[in-house]
Amino acid sequence: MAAHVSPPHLRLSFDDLPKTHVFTSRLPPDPAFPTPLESHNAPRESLGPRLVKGALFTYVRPEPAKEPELLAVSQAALRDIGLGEGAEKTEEFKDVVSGNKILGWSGETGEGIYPWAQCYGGFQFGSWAGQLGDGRAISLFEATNPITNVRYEIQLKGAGKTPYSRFADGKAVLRSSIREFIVSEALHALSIPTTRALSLTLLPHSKVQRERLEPGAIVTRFAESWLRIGTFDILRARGDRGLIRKLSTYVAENVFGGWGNLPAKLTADQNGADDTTRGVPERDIEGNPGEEENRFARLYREIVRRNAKTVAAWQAYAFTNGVLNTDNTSLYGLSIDFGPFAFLDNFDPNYTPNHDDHMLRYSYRNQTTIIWWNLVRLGESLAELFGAGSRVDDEEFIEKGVQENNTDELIKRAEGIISRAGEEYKAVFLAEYKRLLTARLGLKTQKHSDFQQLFSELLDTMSALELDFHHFFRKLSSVKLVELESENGREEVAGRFFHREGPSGIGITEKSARKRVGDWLAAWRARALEDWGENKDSEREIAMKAVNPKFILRSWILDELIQRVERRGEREILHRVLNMALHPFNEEWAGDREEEERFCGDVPRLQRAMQCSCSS
Ligand SMILES: Nc1ncnc2c1ncn2[C@@H]1O[C@H](COP(=O)(O)OP(=O)(O)OP(=O)(O)O)[C@@H](O)[C@H]1O
Repeated sequence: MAAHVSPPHLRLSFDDLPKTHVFTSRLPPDPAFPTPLESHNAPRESLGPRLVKGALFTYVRPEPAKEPELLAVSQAALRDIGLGEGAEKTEEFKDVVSGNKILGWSGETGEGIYPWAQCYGGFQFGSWAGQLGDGRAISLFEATNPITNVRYEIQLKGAGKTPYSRFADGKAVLRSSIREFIVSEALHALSIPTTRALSLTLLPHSKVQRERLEPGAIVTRFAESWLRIGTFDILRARGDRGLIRKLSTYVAENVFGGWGNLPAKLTADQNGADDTTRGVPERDIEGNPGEEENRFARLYREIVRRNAKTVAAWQAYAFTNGVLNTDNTSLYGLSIDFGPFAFLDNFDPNYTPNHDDHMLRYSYRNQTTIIWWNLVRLGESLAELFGAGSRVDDEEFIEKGVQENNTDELIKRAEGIISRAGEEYKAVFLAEYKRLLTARLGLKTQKHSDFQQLFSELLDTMSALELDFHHFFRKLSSVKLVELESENGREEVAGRFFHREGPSGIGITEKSARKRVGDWLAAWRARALEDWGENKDSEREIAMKAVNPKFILRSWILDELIQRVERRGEREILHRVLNMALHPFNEEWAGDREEEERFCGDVPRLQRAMQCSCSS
């Protein structure tokens, strides 16, 4: 068999990729270790937990790992970073992803790219938690894919203590690492913005104490940016105005590619959902007196818009993060930090995967509201900058900030910007949510009545009848419209959406359930006919199956996977599940057919809506 050769434009080694460290060269380092050499020459113990002020990161190297075992690599991730198939087979790759090799730095000259951990804070469950930071994550370098030109920050999670480890050990257990590794790639395959995972490495000599003694592991992950709302929170809590300005400028210029890429102020008749105009020159002030928006307002609105789209995708694919603290809310609008996350099984809006979230703060239903709550915290951090309006670049303002004689005006302007951003958040969320649900229902157009008659009614029905959310959409894809012509036909088809044991739910009988789903199918059929016309079932099925996954990375599958890898020493199963997660719309995967059907079939009754703790 011919060996698989990577296309020439993909590189076979990290060393061949264009690498940078823009983050560390643009933002201030921990004053205790201002250069890589000073950090490198310090005993590793001296890089332990403490408060780090006036800085956004500390240079810190990963702890060496003894006999690491590379368990899995995502080929999609490899490609997206700019590496070709086979790159993962080298010793260099294994050394880098296990933290044993620092690429691009010379210990002799002290020049080059040295690893770092970020400083951030956060509001956790609604309360200020103080300094957090990368307590077990260490970034290695930024690599730019030579074809797409997308730059990613490559990071290890579980590679040892940093100044931000607080009372913890800097490690990650295999269980949570498997979960993060696969879900990152699963979300990406569903086109949900997310941080990504390149590889999973087992540390056979690392035993980590959690609820029990567990094996340690490292996930090598990457993202366009690892900055979080919590990064601004800590600066605001410390009153560090200078750094807030510097970080904002960094985000606009180096994360979003320039001030000109940010959204222009909305006109009065725009509802905010349409893609806004961009390209406003950096120093331009937009809007009438009192409502002036400077470049920092545009930056805020960009972050708001990105997060609105991401939450919309979570809601449309029934994904729950489980711990939406501000340190887990990305400035780039990515899904980030995968602790007790889950995809819903049955549609239950009150579901939270987080065993410890008794108030349901982070339940599925609350995600949209909570992300807005987090974005208001960000608004408060940026308020002085966007509240200053046209004075934002005056020397006096830069030096002294708000003065008594202009406080009221500044606050009023800032409040107006946050409030309008809230409207924009709602509009962008709704537009994206409707777009996704419209596609999932196989419709080509949107009608005003769809929201109530199709979306809401479907979700209410699923919830009342305790139907499986994901199976509903996939199964709907292959329903033929002719099957739905008569009431009898519709009630017959309705049975396909029930669990094996039949419909459940308070006060529900088999008959009432069939009637309710049948009625919904009648409304859906009418809309599908309107959009497609007669005899277009096959085309509609193809379109629907391209957006309605057959495979969803459910909690029970992850549990089985973890058991088999950790307890039974299996390895191949990891590759099979990863492959399914990377190609969720396939009909089959050329793996173990029986296993595939089991993973895609009815969720075992006692394993639905599982929860897990935050321990990781
Ligand atoms: N075992 C650990 N050792 C050191 N710090 C930890 C550990 N577990 C969590 N932390 C830190 O506690 C804070 C909150 O933890 P959380 O579980 O939300 O994040 P995480 O999963 O470690 O990180 P990330 O958000 O980067 O995925 C973070 O600052 C994190 O770095």
